[in-house]
Amino acid sequence: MGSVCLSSKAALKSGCGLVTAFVPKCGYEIVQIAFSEAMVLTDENEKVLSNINYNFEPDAIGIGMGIGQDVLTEKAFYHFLLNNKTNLVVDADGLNILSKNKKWFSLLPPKTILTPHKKELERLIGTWQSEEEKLEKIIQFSLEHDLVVVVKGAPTLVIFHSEIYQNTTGNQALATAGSGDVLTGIITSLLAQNYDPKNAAILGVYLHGLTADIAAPEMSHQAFVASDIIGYLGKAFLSLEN
Ligand SMILES: NC(=O)C1=CN([C@@H]2O[C@H](COP(=O)(O)OP(=O)(O)OC[C@H]3O[C@@H](n4cnc5c(N)ncnc54)[C@H](OP(=O)(O)O)[C@@H]3O)[C@@H](O)[C@H]2O)[C@@H](O)CC1
Ligand SMILES: Nc1ncnc2c1ncn2[C@@H]1O[C@H](COP(=O)(O)OP(=O)(O)O)[C@@H](O)[C@H]1O
Ligand SMILES: [Mg+2]
Repeated sequence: MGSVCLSSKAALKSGCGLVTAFVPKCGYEIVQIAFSEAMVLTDENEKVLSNINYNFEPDAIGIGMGIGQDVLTEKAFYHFLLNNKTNLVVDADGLNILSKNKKWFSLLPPKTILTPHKKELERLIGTWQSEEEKLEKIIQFSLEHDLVVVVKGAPTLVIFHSEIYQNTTGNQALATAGSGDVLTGIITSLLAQNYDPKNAAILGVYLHGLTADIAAPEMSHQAFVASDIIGYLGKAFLSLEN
């Protein structure tokens, strides 16, 4: 449930106006207490997502963080993809479920943003023997399914069709639990603010890393945790204006 709290708070602190977290019943109090600015809708199921249903049209959706891979959730994810037309960011177990159902790639809206770390990427596109082969496979994957792929790492790359952007911010302070969940919240928020998916990914990755570059000299790499990324977003946005 922590990943939902982190990505929801990151989204609201990246400039979008409203955030609704959709969680199983067990998550209602947790999210509402952890972050009262978020609104919370619950699934009818106590423990897992079994029916992703809501009666409003969000401007963007981030899905996958903390959703697990229960068979009920896999089915709910499929029905969600069948009906969804909203700009989408897919992370974490959302990526892992897609990897187990590769036919569902065709259900993703155009320019859906995927945010895999190395292992999630391997599950999506298979293994590679060299950096060149990895890039070729991602470019093919992006062209075939019209996807923006955020290849999380050091440095992170954003790949859209045959364009490759290499991020210039960030450091080892980001190697901490939940930092990818925070990144998904930031990118989803920018997408909701009408940034083109490719630019939402590029700016989100840049800001995410910039928080660590600003914070590390003030608080060490070791003591930096995912909530500090969120805490330093303000300084990161302000430094863009210089
Ligand atoms: N506070 C919370 O609520 C948090 C909730 N979270 C949620 O947890 C869920 C699972 O997310 P996850 O990424 O930990 O698990 P998953 O993708 O199954 O990877 C497991 C195995 O993959 C490998 N591996 C992982 N990274 C790698 C890398 N960079 N490079 C290379 N290998 C790598 C590694 O395999 P190993 O090396 O051990 O064989 C590892 O054991 C997900 O929904 C997420 O949102 C987390 O965000 C944390 C905070
Ligand atoms: N040494 C590093 N330098 C820069 N960024 C890093 C480093 N290690 C990890 N990161 C970043 O931290 C994030 C980790 O994401 P992820 O593995 O999804 O974390 P989680 O699932 O725990 O939220 C990615 O954005 C990755 O680029
Ligand atoms: Mg992750």
